[in-house]
Amino acid sequence: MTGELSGQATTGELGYEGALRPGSLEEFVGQSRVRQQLRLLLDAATMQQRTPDHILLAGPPGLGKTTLSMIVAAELEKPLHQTSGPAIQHAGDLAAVLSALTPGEVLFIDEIHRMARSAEEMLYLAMEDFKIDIMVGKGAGATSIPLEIAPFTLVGATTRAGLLPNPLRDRFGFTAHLEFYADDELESVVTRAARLLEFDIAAAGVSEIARRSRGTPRIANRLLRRVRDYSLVHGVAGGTDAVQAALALYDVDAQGLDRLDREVLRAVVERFGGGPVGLSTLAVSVGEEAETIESVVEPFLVRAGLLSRTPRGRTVTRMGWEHTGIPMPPVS
Ligand SMILES: Nc1ncnc2c1ncn2[C@@H]1O[C@H](COP(=O)(O)OP(=O)(O)OP(=O)(O)O)[C@@H](O)[C@H]1O
Repeated sequence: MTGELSGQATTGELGYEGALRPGSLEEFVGQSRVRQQLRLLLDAATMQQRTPDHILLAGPPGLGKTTLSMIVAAELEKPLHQTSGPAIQHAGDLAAVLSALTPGEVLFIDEIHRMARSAEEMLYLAMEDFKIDIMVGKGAGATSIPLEIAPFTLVGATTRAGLLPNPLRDRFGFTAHLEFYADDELESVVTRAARLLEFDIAAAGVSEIARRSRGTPRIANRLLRRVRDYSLVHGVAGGTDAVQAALALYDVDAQGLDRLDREVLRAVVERFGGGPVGLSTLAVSVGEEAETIESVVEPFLVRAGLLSRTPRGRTVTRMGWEHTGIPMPPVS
């Protein structure tokens, strides 16, 4: 997604994100069920002085998967090694990471569904027996040398749990499904971030940002920073006026839809009569990656009741038509 206000991280913002990340399960807002589940898993492991089971975090971008992996390491008082599926192109890349782990270390693999197949197989053995097989030589003379590695906890994150092969999914002792945040939870995220940024914002401004954040803390924090910029540059207070003006400038509408969300809705309505239309056709027509549409745009539009997914493709709902302002043709 190209939009500055999308759920995806951009490198330039990571410094800010780091500063706003909650450092413990208690500070982490919302997702109360996941927090309780994680608390139990970590406490039991600590009581038995063993590494906890491997953890899979599934859900759309920006809901706190990276943050939770950091919290897991902090709670266990162990170091965290971070990598991502696309960085693991060969089994050798993974072998290098696994063989350098220290006892009890937490290994975070973001976008784990994008890891190379050959590495996945190495990971199965590592997760189960804390061993890897290193292949030496090629062809008929190739042999595999078993290597013990330190016990570790894998925290995998994915926006597409359905894409993980079953043998990999089955090796996680716990899968946390992160849900979009409710408005009141996002209000807590924004209030906390405003305090850390030392930005004085009125309660009405906080609610307005929360309502327009697509249920996503990363977006809430990003909108807050744009509103803070606006209020600083224009010398106005952080109230609803500043929120409305700043978000209009960045193309975020009253329901929190950004440019790409609106383009997707309009494309289905204008070019495909409201649908159904297949994912790849839709992606081509708006010039975006199918994966971005599927993992970033769609979950939000479906949750907002503007789009529905049917076996035959994506269809814009009545509310979705209303949002585009184009009259819905009568159903024949
Ligand atoms: N529950 C939460 N409470 C407070 N802040 C949160 C929470 N979840 C996320 N955040 C904030 O949102 C930002 C994004 O979170 P994070 O990077 O963990 O998301 P993510 O799900 O890992 O996304 P991605 O998978 O795209 O990396 C962080 O800066 C963090 O401060």
